[in-house]
Amino acid sequence: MQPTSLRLERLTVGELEAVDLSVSPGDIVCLSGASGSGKSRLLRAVADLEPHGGEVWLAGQAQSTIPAHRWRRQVMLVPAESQWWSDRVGEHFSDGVEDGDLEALGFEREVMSWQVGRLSTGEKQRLSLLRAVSREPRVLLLDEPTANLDDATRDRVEHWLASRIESRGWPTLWVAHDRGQIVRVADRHLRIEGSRLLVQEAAWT
Ligand SMILES: Nc1ncnc2c1ncn2[C@@H]1O[C@H](COP(=O)(O)OP(=O)(O)OP(=O)(O)O)[C@@H](O)[C@H]1O
Repeated sequence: MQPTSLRLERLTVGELEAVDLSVSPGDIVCLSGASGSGKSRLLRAVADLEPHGGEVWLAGQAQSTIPAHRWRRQVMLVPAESQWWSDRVGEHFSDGVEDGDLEALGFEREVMSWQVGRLSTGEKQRLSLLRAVSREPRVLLLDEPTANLDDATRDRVEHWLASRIESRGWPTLWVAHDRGQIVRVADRHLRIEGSRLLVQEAAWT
């Protein structure tokens, strides 16, 4: 599928002033801000999971003209806390999964037969990223995707994500607190301060 841009037009949610933002194919825009500043709500509005004002565009498609479930299939949110609805891991991967991706994230294929209940928090986080990516969306919205991982695993997941985003050309919004991570992955860095979304001059500021 042809890579496309994501555009937020006068988007309002919660206390946040209207946001205008374009994200080009393959670009990673990091969002930071204090706890409770509205980062997750902004992602949820872009995914059409929360009432909001304004419009979101994916190429020529307006969010308001598309049924929410179809929009979310293309504009894929990976929340900070993953959701699981069946007993076994493999039942959540109806689109299949590549051995190379499992290996890159530190798993063997056997993980597909595991009970979800035995997964650690970090395993859940890595598998929920893999599940989202395996569905081949057109846009990724990542809410603190490496928050529960040790440094070595974080580096591995970060590298895997960034190269997949680049190769597929997915415009990506990535909520991050870690300055080092923002420096490593961001093409742009926006920070929520009060009710405003401010552009940080350099990705590392
Ligand atoms: N549906 C809702 N209606 C009203 N207020 C909400 C709703 N959902 C969240 N909030 C509030 O909006 C604010 C922003 O929440 P949000 O989850 O976006 O914060 P955040 O920046 O992601 O924080 P954190 O870094 O702690 O995850 C919080 O004060 C939260 O309590």
